[in-house]
Amino acid sequence: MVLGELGGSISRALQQMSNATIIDEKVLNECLNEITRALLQSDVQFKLVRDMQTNIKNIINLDDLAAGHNKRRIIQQAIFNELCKMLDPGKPSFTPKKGKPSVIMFVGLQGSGKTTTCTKYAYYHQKKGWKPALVCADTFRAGAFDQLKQNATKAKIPFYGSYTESDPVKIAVDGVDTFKKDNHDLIIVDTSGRHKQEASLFEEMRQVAEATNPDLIVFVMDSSIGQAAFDQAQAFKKSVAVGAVIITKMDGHAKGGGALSAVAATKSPVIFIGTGEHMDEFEVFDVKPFVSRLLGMGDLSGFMDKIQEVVPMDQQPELLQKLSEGNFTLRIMYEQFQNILKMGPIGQVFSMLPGFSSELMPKGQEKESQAKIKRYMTMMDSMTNEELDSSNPKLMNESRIMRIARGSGRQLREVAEMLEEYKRLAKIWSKMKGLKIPKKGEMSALSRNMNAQHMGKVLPPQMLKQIGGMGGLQSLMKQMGNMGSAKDMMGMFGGGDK
Ligand SMILES: Nc1nc2c(ncn2[C@@H]2O[C@H](COP(=O)(O)OP(=O)(O)OP(=O)(O)O)[C@@H](O)[C@H]2O)c(=O)[nH]1
Repeated sequence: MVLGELGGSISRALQQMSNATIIDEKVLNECLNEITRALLQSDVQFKLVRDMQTNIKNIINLDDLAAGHNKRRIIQQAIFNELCKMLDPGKPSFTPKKGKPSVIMFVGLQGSGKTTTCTKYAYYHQKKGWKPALVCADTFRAGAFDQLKQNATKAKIPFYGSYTESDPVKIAVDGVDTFKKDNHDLIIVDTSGRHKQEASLFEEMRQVAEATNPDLIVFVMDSSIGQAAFDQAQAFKKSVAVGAVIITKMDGHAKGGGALSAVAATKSPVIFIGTGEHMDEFEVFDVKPFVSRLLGMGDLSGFMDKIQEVVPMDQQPELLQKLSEGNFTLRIMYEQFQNILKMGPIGQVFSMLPGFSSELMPKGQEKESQAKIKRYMTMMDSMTNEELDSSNPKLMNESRIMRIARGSGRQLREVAEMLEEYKRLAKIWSKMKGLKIPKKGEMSALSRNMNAQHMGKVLPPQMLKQIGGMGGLQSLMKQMGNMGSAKDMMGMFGGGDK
């Protein structure tokens, strides 16, 4: 069962339970059985699921829940807590520090996505101002070095490897030494993967670990491996000191349950997930937002981050304010559509909200989705200000719909479809009501950071270097804090934001 379906099944089980007039032992058991089935189908290990069920039953004492208590919420919260507990081993992984050399070794089975993930990890940190470097200690698979070289070159990340040396330990040690001398602060060692858990693979891995003494060993696991996840992760943990997990291929037909199992087996947190083949399809993994999404509760923290990334900065405070008021008007929808068309990746933003992207922008149908959005916008162009600014769906009566259809040269049913879409989105956005928005001062500090990040991307590299890199740019902008907007500053630097 893929992740989205798992979330759907769990939400449905909870919904069915709350539809029952009285929530008694039998109803609760049915609900838990349904959730158990869904988790098992998502490849969460049997023992973990059973333990979770027992824990929840121990926590929830239905007799103690006086009438008037929202039982569904209490049960949902208990499930949420248990799933978070499964994914949170209780201690964070080693966190490398910028400017201080750290060696990170990647291990995993062949084809798990290790080499790709090494580059993604390096690229992610490089964008944040680190000086990463890649070492290819995979001498087993012909072509592994070429693959790493190609990825690294594309991302402009220094790499080390050899076509002639056959001893992975020697390559790893030489590579790490070279990059330490060159003051790289993140030295990433890619190791060999094999078809299955062979003794020789583990022995080689142990030797590389012993010789390079990594600060962190990351276990890379393909999310689609199914029930084997637990045993596989445990086998790696037994051989080397795995300290963190990265789950790959969470796009497509990912079975998210493996992630839960891998954490339990390695007692290490998932730190990132891979969501595609491209370099930037890589996300920091946070337990609570992940579980929220799984339970269909929406991921507010992730949503806020994405808003900051994607929505133009000058529109952020206003958008957040509107969100917190719970008023989703057609004009907001129009403005967000404009952002979608301008910025592209908004599908990611909206996927933070349950049910949003899959319906409006199904994966793989981006072109069709864009055309649909453009069509919706043409129809909205024929609306009056009153219509655009109202959040009352009843305002849109038949004669207004007919007028909009005529004005935009579209069919009545198309206008109706657009309004349905609006209603659906409005319902989801209404969940944002009461959202805590950053205070004014906090927002401008946030904006300064955003400005620096944004400007870091658009400034010519030479100029950025002269200012002292991202750090220098940030402090410069802090000093200039009150001078004006990003646009004014761009003007000063001779650049422009269109
Ligand atoms: N869809 C998707 N594909 C991925 C992801 N990560 C890696 N891949 C693909 O998975 C395949 C295997 O990835 P590699 O990086 O070569 O795997 P590896 O574990 O290094 O393999 P060995 O070096 O043989 O051990 C490649 O086609 C990658 O593009 C991901 O997050 N999503």
